[in-house]
Amino acid sequence: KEQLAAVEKEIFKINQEVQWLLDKQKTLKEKRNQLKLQLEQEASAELANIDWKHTDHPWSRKLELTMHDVFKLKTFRPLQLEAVNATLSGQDCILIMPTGGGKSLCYQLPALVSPGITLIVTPLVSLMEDQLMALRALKVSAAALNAGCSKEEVNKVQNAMKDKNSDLCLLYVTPEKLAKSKRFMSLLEKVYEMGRFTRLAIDEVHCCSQWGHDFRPDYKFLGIMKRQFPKVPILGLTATATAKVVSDVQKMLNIGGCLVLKASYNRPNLKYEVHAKASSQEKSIDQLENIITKRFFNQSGIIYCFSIKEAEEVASALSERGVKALSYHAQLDPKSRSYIHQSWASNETRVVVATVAFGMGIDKANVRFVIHHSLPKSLENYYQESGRAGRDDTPAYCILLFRAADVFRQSTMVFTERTGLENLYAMVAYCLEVEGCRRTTIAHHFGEEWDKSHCQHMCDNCEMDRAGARLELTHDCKMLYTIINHASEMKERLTANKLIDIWQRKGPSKLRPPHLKPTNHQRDNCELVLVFLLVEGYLKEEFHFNPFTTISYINKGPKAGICNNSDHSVYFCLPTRKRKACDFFDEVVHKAQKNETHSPSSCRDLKNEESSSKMSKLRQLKDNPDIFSDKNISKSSHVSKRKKKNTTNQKELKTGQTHQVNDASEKDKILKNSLGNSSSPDSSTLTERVSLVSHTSDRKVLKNTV
Ligand SMILES: Nc1ncnc2c1ncn2[C@@H]1O[C@H](COP(=O)(O)OP(=O)(O)OP(=O)(O)O)[C@@H](O)[C@H]1O
Repeated sequence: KEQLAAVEKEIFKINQEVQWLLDKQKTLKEKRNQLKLQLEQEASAELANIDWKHTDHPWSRKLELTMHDVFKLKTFRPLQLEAVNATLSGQDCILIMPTGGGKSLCYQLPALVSPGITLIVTPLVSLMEDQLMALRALKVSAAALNAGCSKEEVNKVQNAMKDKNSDLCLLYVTPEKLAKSKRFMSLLEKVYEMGRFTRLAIDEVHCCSQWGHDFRPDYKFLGIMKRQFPKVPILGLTATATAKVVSDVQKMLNIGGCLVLKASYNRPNLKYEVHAKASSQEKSIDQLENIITKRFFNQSGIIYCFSIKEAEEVASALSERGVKALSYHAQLDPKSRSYIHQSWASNETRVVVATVAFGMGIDKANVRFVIHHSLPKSLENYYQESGRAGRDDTPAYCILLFRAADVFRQSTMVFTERTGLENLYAMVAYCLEVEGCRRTTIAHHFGEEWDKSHCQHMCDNCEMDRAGARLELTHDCKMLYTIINHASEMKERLTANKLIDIWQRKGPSKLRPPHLKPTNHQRDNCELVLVFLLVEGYLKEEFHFNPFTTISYINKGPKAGICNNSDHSVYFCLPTRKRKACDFFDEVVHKAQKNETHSPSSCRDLKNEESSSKMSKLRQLKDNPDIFSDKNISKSSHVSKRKKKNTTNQKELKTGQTHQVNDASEKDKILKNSLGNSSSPDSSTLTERVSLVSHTSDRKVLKNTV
């Protein structure tokens, strides 16, 4: 027994030592990965320090000629020359450039300048076809291999790949083609041995990463390309990738430490706005009609919807109201798709009401507005979809209609993705932002430093001198926990709707905790508060399946513990009154559309003109509806009403009566607008807060104006 005890003791000691060593090994492994990453980042940074813009390379002269003669372009856009020189130098490179920035030229031009074949991996066949059409119009020899190709076409392309005398220089394939066709891979090896496999371009390269918003399993296969074809430089292209995604892509493609060229995410000609979406589909279509007919009369645009059904309903409702709109989605046959595409491209159809299936490869220059009728699943998606507006560099609008209920439609779809909920909540946080610059939110999301002053009033929050009301939610949060605990005791799960019902003392009485006072918040604000608490981690969604659908239930979130600390408070910034500081943008768009001499050709002109006329425009102070107040929505886009209001305000200014919200009753009105008819003790504190915030901001407006 003694011996056994001694052995046990020794084993215990060894186990402890093993555990200690395992912990140490884990720490060291983490450190090793960190150091590797750091080295790679330093290598990337060193490469980025090289001046890639030189024009004295052996290929520079041919490059210039090809650009002028074949592509009929005069100058490079930012980072194009850098990317072209880097890939022609044999450098692996990831190029991050906004939608419409001109990424295609960065592999098309080198393909014509150097011998051999550039292989382009593209996720969609329609994208390939668009590019092939454009290249053939320029008399460039290009081909595609996809499931739709006939045997003869495949043979012809494969022979051309091996033929030294063939002028085929660009070959488009889907990732599936590489991953699934051993025959094609063996052909590529032959072409490589012949020295004719010159470059690999990977479009939408963020699809390689599981951290990205659009992971495609077949992109994983591309990891072997560097190993199989070490001398072939890789050029990865994307419009959106966070630092984490870039690093993951480098790892996946075995090009760690490669050159990363990143253009600014800022599209200065795009104006970002978030509006409250009306509560019913019919009202939200009124809203769309209002925006399209009053603000974008006869202009071209896209409306993005959540589902095929929604896209079809919205398109037909708009058509009934006289807007030339067609719906576009993945279930349409290729003929219908092509018809819609062409009809829209020729401005016959004004609005395409689409699901996310519409967009990749769309190269229409004069898209003046992109409206999201439903919440996109991530900021990456939003940036990409809204970025289809204003490719001609003249002003265009990106408008998002937000309603908290839409969050749950998306969350039940994306929760299975690795970072689905995280990405969705970042999108929701963008919508909930009432004071901060929207450009700043986008830039920070993509890891870009951004000075809010560069926004130049090109987002609704910067444009308005908006004061948010800081609403303390600590008590509300605890009330919600009480409801959730009570339901849990009754073995019930609560959806967001049910939770709000009980919070408002509606719904089945057995689920209402005794002594629970109903909330004073209006339904819309309850939804907003709930979504805010989700985004902040005070609540969380849990997903369960039934035979027909997935249901999101609300539970206490990871921050539930700290909420009970007496010194912890939860604040939410609700929008109160906002004032439009300058309406110049609307005017410029309107004039550009009418081809008046005043129309700026670029956003730079816009900024210059803006500053010169700022003083006069600032005098046009006007009230603007709360973004989260449905009642005011139709007013917001009603030009004549706004003009009327304008005149009144100008009159007020002349007579020295500024429209300053410094009167307690007015503030109470604002507060009630935002929160419902509140008479709880909490609301008085809130009134004080609103008054403080509004007062400061009004003084700011007044100062500017004077
Ligand atoms: N240097 C340039 N000068 C003028 N126009 C250019 C230049 N480079 C590209 N373009 C034009 O810009 C438009 C957008 O280019 P392209 O389709 O390559 O953008 P992209 O970055 O690939 O966009 P997306 O991410 O939407 O695919 C095209 O019409 C193209 O002809």
